[in-house]
Amino acid sequence: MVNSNGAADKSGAAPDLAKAEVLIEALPYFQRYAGRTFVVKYGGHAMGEPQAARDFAEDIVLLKAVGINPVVVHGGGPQIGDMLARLGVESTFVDGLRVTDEATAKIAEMVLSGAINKELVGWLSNAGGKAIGISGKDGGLVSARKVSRTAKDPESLIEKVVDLGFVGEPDHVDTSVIDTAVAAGMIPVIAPIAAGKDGATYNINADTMAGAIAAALGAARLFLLTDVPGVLDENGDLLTDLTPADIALLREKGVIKGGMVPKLETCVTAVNSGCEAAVVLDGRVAHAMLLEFFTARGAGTLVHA
Ligand SMILES: Nc1ncnc2c1ncn2[C@@H]1O[C@H](COP(=O)(O)OP(=O)(O)O)[C@@H](O)[C@H]1O
Ligand SMILES: CC(=O)N[C@@H](CCC(=O)OP(=O)(O)O)C(=O)O
Repeated sequence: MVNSNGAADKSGAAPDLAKAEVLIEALPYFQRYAGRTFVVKYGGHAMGEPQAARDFAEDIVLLKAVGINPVVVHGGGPQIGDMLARLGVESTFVDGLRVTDEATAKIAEMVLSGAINKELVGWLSNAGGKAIGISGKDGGLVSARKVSRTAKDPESLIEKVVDLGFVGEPDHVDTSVIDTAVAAGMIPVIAPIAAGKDGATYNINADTMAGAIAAALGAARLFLLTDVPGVLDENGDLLTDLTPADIALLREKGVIKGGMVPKLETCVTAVNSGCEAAVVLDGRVAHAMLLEFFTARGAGTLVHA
């Protein structure tokens, strides 16, 4: 039998009502969020398998097809690490941030703005989307300021300022380049690199970049796709629901470490600046984002004010 959409069903099976029910379950969400912006951060750890990248691209293109405006911000920490290792350069991290000298900043830009950004644009095009790859430098999207951190000296236990080099954070976001791309039906794909007022290239943690862009766009949702099921407690169990106060407590107890630190800082900033909710999700799970958003069951860790 041939459908009116031109698809041929050769299975002879009875009509599958469950498929229609899934679409109807999603209808109120399509209606409520049409025209709103979702910022989706795709982490370097979630990118591993080509099938995961294909599923991710399909999810993004589906959001666009139902009238939601997805804006993708990507990471690539492990991929930068691989390139640095091939070039014999060592990396150290402070609170999940890569200490970045001038050479490392150049390599980070090459990997993020070059290789990964264009690969993602390719996956989105293959899924039928019209994607445009940019970094914070393009169209004056983000201007960066240098990040400074303090850490306890292990011997004296005195808090000292640590120089992270060319690690930046967004100082100012001008969304006009995103607005122009979205108005032209495109999906912006953003690499976390930006120039400072001093003209230098800054390496920005991708979660931080995504949070700043979500706040500037007044996004309805921020999704952070990573390689764990969500935020885990001290026993490794999933925490499904967190407020900024819960997060402060978990950080004090040392339950949140490494890459999860900037991720949750970002979630808190996003919900405190008007984003309805931020979600930390397992990007390795097929169609994780669609399952989280369009079904009543949810997945990952929801952060809300
Ligand atoms: N409480 C926690 N729950 C889950 N993951 C945690 C927690 N604390 C630290 N992590 C670490 O955070 C990592 C995710 O951050 P990161 O490695 O930067 O991923 P991405 O590349 O996706 O941004 C996890 O793989 C895990 O090792
Ligand atoms: C300053 C800083 O740490 N920048 C990150 C940028 C990439 C990133 O954040 O990638 P993930 O999201 O995959 O971790 C880095 O150099 O690894």
